[in-house]
Amino acid sequence: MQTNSRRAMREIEVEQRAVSRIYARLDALRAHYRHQLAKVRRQEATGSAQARAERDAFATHYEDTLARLDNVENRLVFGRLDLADDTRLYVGRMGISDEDRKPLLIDWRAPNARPFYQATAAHPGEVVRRRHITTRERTVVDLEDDLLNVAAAGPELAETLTGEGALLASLSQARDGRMTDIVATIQAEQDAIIRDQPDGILVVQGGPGTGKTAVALHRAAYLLYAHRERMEKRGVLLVGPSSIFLDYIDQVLPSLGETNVVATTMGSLLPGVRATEHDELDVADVKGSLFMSRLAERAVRGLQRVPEEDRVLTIEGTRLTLTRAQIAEAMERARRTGAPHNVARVSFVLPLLKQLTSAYAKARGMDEKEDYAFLYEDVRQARDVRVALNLAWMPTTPQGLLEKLYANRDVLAEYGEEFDERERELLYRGAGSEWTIEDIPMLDELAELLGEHEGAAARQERIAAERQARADVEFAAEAIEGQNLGGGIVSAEQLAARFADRGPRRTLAERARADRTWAYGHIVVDEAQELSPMAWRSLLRRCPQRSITAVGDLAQRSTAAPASSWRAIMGKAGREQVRQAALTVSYRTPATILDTAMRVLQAYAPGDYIPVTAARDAENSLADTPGPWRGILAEVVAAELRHMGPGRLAVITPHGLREEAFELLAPQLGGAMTNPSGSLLRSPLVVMDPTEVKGLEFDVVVLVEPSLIADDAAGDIYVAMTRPTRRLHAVHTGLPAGWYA
Ligand SMILES: Nc1ncnc2c1ncn2[C@@H]1O[C@H](COP(=O)(O)OP(=O)(O)OP(=O)(O)O)[C@@H](O)[C@H]1O
Repeated sequence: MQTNSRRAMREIEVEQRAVSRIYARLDALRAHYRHQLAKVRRQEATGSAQARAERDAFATHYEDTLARLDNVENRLVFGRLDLADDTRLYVGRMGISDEDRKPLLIDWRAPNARPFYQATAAHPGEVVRRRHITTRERTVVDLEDDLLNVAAAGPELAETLTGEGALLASLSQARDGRMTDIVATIQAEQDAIIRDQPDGILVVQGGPGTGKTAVALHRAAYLLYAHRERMEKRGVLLVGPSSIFLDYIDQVLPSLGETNVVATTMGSLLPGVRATEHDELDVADVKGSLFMSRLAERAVRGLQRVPEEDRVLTIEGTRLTLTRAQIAEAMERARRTGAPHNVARVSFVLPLLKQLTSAYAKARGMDEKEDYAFLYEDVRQARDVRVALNLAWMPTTPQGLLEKLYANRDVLAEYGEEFDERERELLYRGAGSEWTIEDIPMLDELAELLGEHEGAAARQERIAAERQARADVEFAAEAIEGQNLGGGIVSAEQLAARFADRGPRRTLAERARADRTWAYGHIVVDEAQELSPMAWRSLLRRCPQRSITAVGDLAQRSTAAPASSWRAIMGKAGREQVRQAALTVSYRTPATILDTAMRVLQAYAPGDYIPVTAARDAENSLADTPGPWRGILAEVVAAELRHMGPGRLAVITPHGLREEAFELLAPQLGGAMTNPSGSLLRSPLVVMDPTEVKGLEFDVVVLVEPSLIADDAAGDIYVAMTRPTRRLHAVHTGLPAGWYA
């Protein structure tokens, strides 16, 4: 024992020296970039516009690099690999080399770091030993070795195994309301998904707590590293279930040194519209169906109408006839351009204005050629002309069109022939209602069919901006040549993007977010089981290259009946090349709770689910207090808070009872509900319903009337029961079926 711990101390000293050397190099790199930045900033603010743009571009590049170097401070080094040929590799958050370019630390995403996650005793490859290094600030506090090839390692090494498993240690930590990265303890089945090739659609099915979110985020970081050229130019889109969830995960990617990720919810996917509320399940079902895209097509087509009769127009007192044939012909030609409705309108309007100008000149006995501009303006501005052209080809916005469509039962019936009367009634809503999250894919569909509703001035501006952007890229390519900036540090497009931000500087993520037509390099979707076929269409549109990772759990779907297969709920995406993978070990929920949750799920929605095994169990993890919840909730919560120690507790109620539960707990526990940072997640106590807790986790969960939740949706009770990392306590007048074995 004595020798053992002395040896362990010696090993810790060895690692401390290695770790300190790496931090020293990190400090030196920081100092170097800080110096470069200061130098660039000192340069004269005069010179040509191009010289200034160039200087700004370098400054931004140095700032980005410095931010990356600052972000990796914590747990910079977490592993060591000893290989059979005596090579020793340190694995960490980023690659760092010494002055002679000799690697000191390899990035966890680099190919030679892979054995750190994949090697096993059965398949050790070249690995003799894998060492987990735990640091606090810059001090090594613990080591843990996996000896994968004992014969090669020699007998004395077997004595250096130390400490509790790094994984179990990290799993049993109290939660602070922020997800952290798992780079130090990624498991082999997770690693295989993280490093999978980028192309096509990868769907990952995994039970609660199997690390789907963690894997999705690490995959985004991996792709940005391994395919930087492609991903950095186009960025990565991350779609999560709610803004609370995005808040929960927002530290993970920056801590992995990645910032070119646009995180959003379906409700915020479309620039300029923000929806936060869901529709009821039956309404959501209709709005998510692919028939909505037909409805959209017909509604847009309905804006293009040949009138019943020829139209007589008065222009400055002169009467002219615009015939149905003229309109029909112009319409046909405009449609043939294939452009979206608002854009094609120009092709419809211009020839008609020309024809009318000729007729107008003739009627007034004027010389068409000589007075064309003046005559044309008369025609273009005439009220009758504007009305006639608009009636035939009405420009509009997605919001304007959808509002009219939903508010008119006759129009719904005319365009929505695939829907029955009940379904059309579910779509009907009065004008002026708020948009829901389920409306977003339809608005997006309409935006695609309608195109920009831009005036002539805006169009000129856009064309000029596009021309400027092309010139910027050319110039940036030259600058890179001239400054010898190549080597993958910065691409012409990146540099050009920085020149282009002549106003306040905007990052790639900000520009992508504001642009509906942005094509991303990769899309990551979390809680993908909630996406409707219409929502999938919106996502596919944003990734024409088809590089998508979707993670989710069919069993956690918020519907009465869980879906039978991924393909069945993915609409058009399901008919494309879809690769499937599974995660089967839950790292969150203790075995006792997980088994109970699975039994309840089977009782309410019997099915053939992929089994999930818990990585650990916790003592005393399941409790229940019978009785009317209003009388006992406050007391139960108070007792649980007392026992919990540091950590976070969630009260999860059926949807309709949340407000009441909140009111009820507020007077006694008001202090605990607020917190200085103002973030809901940092609060030690929250009250939420099952849809709000999707993807989140808490140390303790107090569940109010679980059978009411289960009656609503089997997926919801499964979600609610699997949130705790330590303890689940039900307050009830009757437990749901299956609770006890
Ligand atoms: N390899 C790992 N090492 C350490 N912790 C892990 C690992 N994998 C997952 N975890 C932890 O397990 C918990 C659950 O992970 P995560 O939220 O990613 O699961 P999930 O599958 O998305 O869950 P849900 O289905 O409930 O949304 C998190 O606290 C995460 O940090």
